[in-house]
Amino acid sequence: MTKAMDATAYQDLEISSDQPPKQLTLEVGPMAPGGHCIARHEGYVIFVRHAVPGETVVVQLIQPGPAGRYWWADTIKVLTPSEFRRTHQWKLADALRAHAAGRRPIGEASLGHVVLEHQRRLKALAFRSAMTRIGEQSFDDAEISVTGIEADEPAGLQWRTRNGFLVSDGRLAVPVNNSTTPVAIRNIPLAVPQLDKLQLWGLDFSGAARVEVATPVNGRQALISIYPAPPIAESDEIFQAHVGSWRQQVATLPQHVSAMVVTPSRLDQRPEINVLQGQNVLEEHVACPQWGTRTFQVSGAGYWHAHRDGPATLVDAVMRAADVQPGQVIADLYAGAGLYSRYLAEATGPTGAVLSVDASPVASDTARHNLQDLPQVTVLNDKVNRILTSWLLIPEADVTEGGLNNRPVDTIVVHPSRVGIGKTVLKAIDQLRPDKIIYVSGNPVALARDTRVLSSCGWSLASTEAFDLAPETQRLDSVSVFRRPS
Ligand SMILES: C[S@@+](CC[C@H](N)C(=O)[O-])C[C@H]1O[C@@H](n2cnc3c(N)ncnc32)[C@H](O)[C@@H]1O
Repeated sequence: MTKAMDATAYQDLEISSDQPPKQLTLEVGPMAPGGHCIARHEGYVIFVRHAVPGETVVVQLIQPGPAGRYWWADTIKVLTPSEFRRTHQWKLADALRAHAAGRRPIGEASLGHVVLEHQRRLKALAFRSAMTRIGEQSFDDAEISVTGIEADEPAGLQWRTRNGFLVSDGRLAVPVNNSTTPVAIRNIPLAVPQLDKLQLWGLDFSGAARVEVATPVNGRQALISIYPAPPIAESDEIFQAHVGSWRQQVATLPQHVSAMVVTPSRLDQRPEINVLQGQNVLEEHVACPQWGTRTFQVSGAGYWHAHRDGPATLVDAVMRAADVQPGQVIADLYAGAGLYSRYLAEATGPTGAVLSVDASPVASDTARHNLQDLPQVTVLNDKVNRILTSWLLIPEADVTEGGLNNRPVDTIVVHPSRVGIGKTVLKAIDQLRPDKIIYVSGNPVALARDTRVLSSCGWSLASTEAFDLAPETQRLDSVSVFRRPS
């Protein structure tokens, strides 16, 4: 049995908050969905980073988890290496080299020490474990495999078109693992080469809390979004002074690079945007061999996929799962810029209907732009729970008035953020009685929690496809189909 770790438990490990971290030799077990291997020491659970299941490693305890029930630890030495271990491709993220140099690794590329094929095996096992333990599903060994993107072989680098940074002494930085301490960097091996070409590393972003850089692989466009640190946004005079200095910095970049300052707001509010150079939107081309190539306008302040081939991969999986018939009514919930809505609407045709729902005003603005030529689409800007409540209360009303024109919804596509959907919204989806639910997920644990709720409402998991759209990291994307028993 695993003991709960309280203050006395720390004494058992011979450490306390005012003692230096202790080193332990551990044999590590399976990998959890977060990318840490699970190990045990005298009944306590230790989540070990940068190990491979089956290895014996020396770890350094880093910090206790919430309520002190477990510990986080970094691998600092490998005593019996796995056959699947390789030298980490990103020195700053390599726990072994970091600790040898007397520093902590950055929190990126947590699986960079594992060969790519085995990363995918470990992700499949972690997915299955979450869906079994939390989702209460049962799987055969063969049922879950993770499909990678061919262009990522064999290194798993240069795929990320969306990169976020902290700022340290004005320079772009990333946080140390399990911490907010920033470390300035001069390249991101996971990023598409377009990022490095911008050479942003020498620019001064002083006054920014974070900076996000979007570098689509098609065309030469790039968009830098600067989020001011809270004290700066509070005083107009200081804010304007910083806007002036950021404008001078980005003026040194080529004209095809856009830049803007975004004052953060709640998801359902429109953020204040000051364009410094160029524009506040980008174009992304999505090329699906079976479903066609389409162009999407994407806001720098709205969601878009990080992997350059993520949109095409997920559209293909959603379209195969949806098997749309002309005239069907489809709800695309958490629809962002309307990526799935576009392909679903083309398939259902003018006699069908697609309801494209997102809470973010900037996402809905771009969705309206991207879907303007498809009269069968209605873009609805509100939280999913409010939209569903309205559909259930006044189904007879027009779609623009909060209803469904009395038409039943055939298929519901959901793609929530990493927190998942939750019971209230899932129960409302269930009450709409669609034939199937297609669930796109970037977080197996949240998917597993939601799967358990859907099962309790009588839905069964018909199929799951898993995709490695974030090599070198613990992240796993999946598309699952739920059906109501007939
Ligand atoms: C993971 S993104 C998916 C976007 C889109 N399906 C795509 O593939 O490009 C999740 C989206 O959910 C939206 N969102 C988050 N919480 C929401 C809520 N409660 N109601 C409606 N939309 C929400 C976000 O604005 C974001 O656009």
